[in-house]
Amino acid sequence: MVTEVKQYGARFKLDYGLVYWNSRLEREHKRLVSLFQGGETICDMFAGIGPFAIPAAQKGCMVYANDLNPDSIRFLKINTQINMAEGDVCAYDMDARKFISEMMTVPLQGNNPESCEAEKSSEECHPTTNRETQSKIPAVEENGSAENLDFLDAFRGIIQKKYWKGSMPLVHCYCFMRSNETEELIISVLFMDVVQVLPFFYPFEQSKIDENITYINSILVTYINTSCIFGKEAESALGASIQDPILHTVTPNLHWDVAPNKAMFCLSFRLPEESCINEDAAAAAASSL
Ligand SMILES: C[S@@+](CC[C@H](N)C(=O)[O-])C[C@H]1O[C@@H](n2cnc3c(N)ncnc32)[C@H](O)[C@@H]1O
Repeated sequence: MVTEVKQYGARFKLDYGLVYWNSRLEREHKRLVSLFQGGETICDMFAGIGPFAIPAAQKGCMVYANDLNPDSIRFLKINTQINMAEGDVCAYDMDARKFISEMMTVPLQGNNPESCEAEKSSEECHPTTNRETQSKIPAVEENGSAENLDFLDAFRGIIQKKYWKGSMPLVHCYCFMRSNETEELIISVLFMDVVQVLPFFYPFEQSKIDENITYINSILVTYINTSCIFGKEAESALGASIQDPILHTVTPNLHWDVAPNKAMFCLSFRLPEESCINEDAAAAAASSL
């Protein structure tokens, strides 16, 4: 079960018994990474052993890569080493919701500089060490996934628009479509989730809070979930629109063997500006209570 595979020049060690790996996704890994520009910051919520994270780092991106499975992170670290991408991949081993929430915590907020400095040193990214959150997170299921969770709601409440500059980040979200579902349905469901969760992003490395500030450019949501299809209920809840979504077909037919009877898609969209909470408006609303 322990082996080494190659994808577009990078080497990946893995144990098939412990981690997720699908060689048939090579073309998709390559396609998505080709969209990234050197110097961008990429946040990979479900990184596995690094098929997006490592090539992105090799391309000059700063990558924050997370996976709940400690074995995935162990191999991710091995793979960053053998591909000489160590300095550009920060590995985290926690639930994706917690990961994105911690990453987006407003630096310095509510802390005095001294306590913040202390927190910073203990929370700083160490590519060779995990954050000590393992005991606080739900156990990963045997197959390395946790069914029936919709991770787009992880963006709920992590907001403060005044800290964000530049374009909103792109989200690349993978999903399956069964033969009785339509592209429009997937888009409407996912958009509803995004609109409802009021996503907001800021630089999450406290050490980068200066004029050279780094903002997240892309977030990968590669947890694959079929249960996010709620049909008309979802469409009726849609309260805002997302501009220019792209639904890329990863597997062109329903018999392709990534998953039987399901086609796989990558939905890419930029988080809408209006999904951010304007802090001043929020403060005004709070003071009027
Ligand atoms: C379909 S695999 C994709 C891995 C990688 N992106 C790839 O393309 O090979 C999904 C990954 O999500 C991880 N995962 C499952 N539930 C998670 C959670 N709640 N938080 C973080 N990672 C999770 C699994 O361990 C697995 O590695």
